[in-house]
Amino acid sequence: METPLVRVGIIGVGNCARALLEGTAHYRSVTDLSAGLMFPKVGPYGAGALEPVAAWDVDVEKVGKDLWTARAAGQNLDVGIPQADLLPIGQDVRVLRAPRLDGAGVKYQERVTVVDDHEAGPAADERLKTIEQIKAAKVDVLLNYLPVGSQEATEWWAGVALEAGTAFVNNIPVFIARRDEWREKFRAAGLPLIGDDIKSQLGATYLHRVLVRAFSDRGIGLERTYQLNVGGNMDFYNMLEQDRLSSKRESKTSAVTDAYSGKLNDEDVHIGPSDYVQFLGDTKKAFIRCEGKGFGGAPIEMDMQLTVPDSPNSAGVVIDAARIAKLAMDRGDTAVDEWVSAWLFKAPPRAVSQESDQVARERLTTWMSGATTR
Ligand SMILES: O=P(O)(O)OC[C@H]1O[C@@H](O)[C@H](O)[C@@H](O)[C@@H]1O
Repeated sequence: METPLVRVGIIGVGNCARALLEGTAHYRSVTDLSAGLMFPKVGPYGAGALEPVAAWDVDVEKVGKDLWTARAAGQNLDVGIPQADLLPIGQDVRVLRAPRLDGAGVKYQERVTVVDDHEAGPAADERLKTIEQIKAAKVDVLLNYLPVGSQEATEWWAGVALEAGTAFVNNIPVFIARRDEWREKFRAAGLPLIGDDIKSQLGATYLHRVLVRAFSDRGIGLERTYQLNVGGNMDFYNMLEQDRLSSKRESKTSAVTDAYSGKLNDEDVHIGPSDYVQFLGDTKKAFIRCEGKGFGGAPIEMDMQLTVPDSPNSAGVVIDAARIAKLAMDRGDTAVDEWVSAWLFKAPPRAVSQESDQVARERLTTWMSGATTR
């Protein structure tokens, strides 16, 4: 019997895309299909189900190369997935030139040479050409991995996804899935829209939400909290450009404050990317502090430090988002995308972002088990 696949198009072949490709190759070669995964199976789709069929970038080191080669090109780093037993995937996919828009920031261009787009032609032609590329490759799900702060480019790609008839998974911190107008358009087209901004598998945001909820649940008044993040990949380098960060800060901060049932003053919450430390490579470190008052007003303090491989920690989430998007299309039932977004992303639609992660997970697994028992 043929293994069912989810045909994905990758917008931005950076470290997160690398981790997703290598992780998929890993799960295609091992027999233990439970380690490192939240859902070994999503409907009929196993952990090796993602099939890259199209990819776009603007880096001269990547455009024109086959996807497997491009995943390790340019500024991409070793993301910590053992290479020995990996069978290459995406070798027959050539990385296409993406339109430039606002994807490449100042910091990005200090490190990356952007392809010359003198052949690009008028914007309307570019759009049509891209829609044709997506249709020709029979993409089911488009995965947005543009650099932080790419508002215009993300909106462009979301519009293209709608016209080409694919699901859209917005992994980056600009608001699309959170916005009613976009959700309505995707809902009307019967396509899943999932996002915004990856909540890593065991990442800073997930843990911080669990911690502040523990304060709420156990009756401890949270008075002040911070989350400082450092890392050494291109994402952290791009984030040195402060004016690309406003939606990122909003996304990260609301993910945590929405999980706390009490009131927190703005000046008592500090959450965001904090610095670039080159030698950390793809390792990310998060420092989380919560201060509060317990029984009888007695003080409680908590300091936590987390060290994780940044890109695989995001790929472990995207592998689920993409498979669930495809299952929702198979079933013609895209209403689940809000719960997927709440469980897997930092900035889901407001209506669900104040629900606990456990509620979101339960809603999602109930929906998924309905799908698998059909
Ligand atoms: O660990 P978190 O809070 O879930 O964040 C995951 C990732 O989210 C992205 O928005 C950031 O740009 C990354 O730096 C970060 O690692």
